[in-house]
Amino acid sequence: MTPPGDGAVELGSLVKRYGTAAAVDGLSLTAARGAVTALLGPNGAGKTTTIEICEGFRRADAGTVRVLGLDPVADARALKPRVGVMPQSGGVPGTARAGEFLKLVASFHATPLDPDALLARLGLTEHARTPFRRLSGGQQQRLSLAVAVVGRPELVFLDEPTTGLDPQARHATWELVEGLRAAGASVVLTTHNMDEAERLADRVVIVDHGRVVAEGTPVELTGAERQLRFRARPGLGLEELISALPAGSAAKESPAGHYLIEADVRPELLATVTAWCASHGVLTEDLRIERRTLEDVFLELTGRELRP
Ligand SMILES: Nc1ncnc2c1ncn2[C@@H]1O[C@H](COP(=O)(O)OP(=O)(O)OP(=O)(O)O)[C@@H](O)[C@H]1O
Repeated sequence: MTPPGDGAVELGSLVKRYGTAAAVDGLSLTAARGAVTALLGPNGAGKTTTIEICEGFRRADAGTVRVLGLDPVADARALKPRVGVMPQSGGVPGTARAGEFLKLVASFHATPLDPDALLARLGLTEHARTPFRRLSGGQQQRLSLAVAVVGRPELVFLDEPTTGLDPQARHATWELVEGLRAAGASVVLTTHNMDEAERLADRVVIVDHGRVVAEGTPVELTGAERQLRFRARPGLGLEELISALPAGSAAKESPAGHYLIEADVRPELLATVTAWCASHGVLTEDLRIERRTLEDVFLELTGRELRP
């Protein structure tokens, strides 16, 4: 737990209304220093609004906001050199050439990263002389990321940094974020990619309807329970299999030929299932023990209905 007053970002009962609708509706969270915090939530949940309040681009209607212990609006000048921002779209003037703009931003900082090395790391060397508006969507995003981190910020806000990126650029982005954390920076990011959150985040905060609905480490959220899955010929007699398993176990076939056993998965359980299959002449394929994924938890908490 981060002691009160010591988080990279501390939000208390934050409210932001657009007209009568509350985009952020009493949201409280702490993003620890030196950690990666991922904000997850369905479309329209209030993630970007929250991040933009932290960045000082929007003012909250109520609640408290502390960023590196300061007020993002009143202390904007003091925060600017310490905080890196990658907005959801752009943030770079359309006519600015990629390399020149990155060097310009680097020149505003006391100990920047080497802009050429950063361009190379993000696969942008060939595009150094290209104006921002002529870059592809993914290239623009990579440049925005470079701009956010070139000043070696203490805290970086990344709003959907990998949406629309190809797998190579996604991995390069993940490595960059891991490098930031290794260097002691704090990172707050939003994402719709649950694998990304599981891989990168020390702490995940799930937001819905402008409020926090769950938070914890990825392992805390997905829980310790495991389940057993296998494929085999359709129509196995599950009643009989269940009767061979410890009380409280459940088994289902869905779709045909795909079996899921929800039970306390211990070595003896695995032995019982495989022995039962062997005694019935059943060859199991793809037998695996798995934990609930973050996506399972996310859908349980926020539902399966599409958001308007
Ligand atoms: N400038 C604005 N004026 C009016 N309503 C807005 C404005 N910006 C956002 N909203 C509304 O506030 C709510 C929260 O939007 P926000 O962009 O913060 O969500 P989000 O969680 O970032 O969503 P997404 O995952 O789609 O990016 C939405 O209902 C949105 O329509």
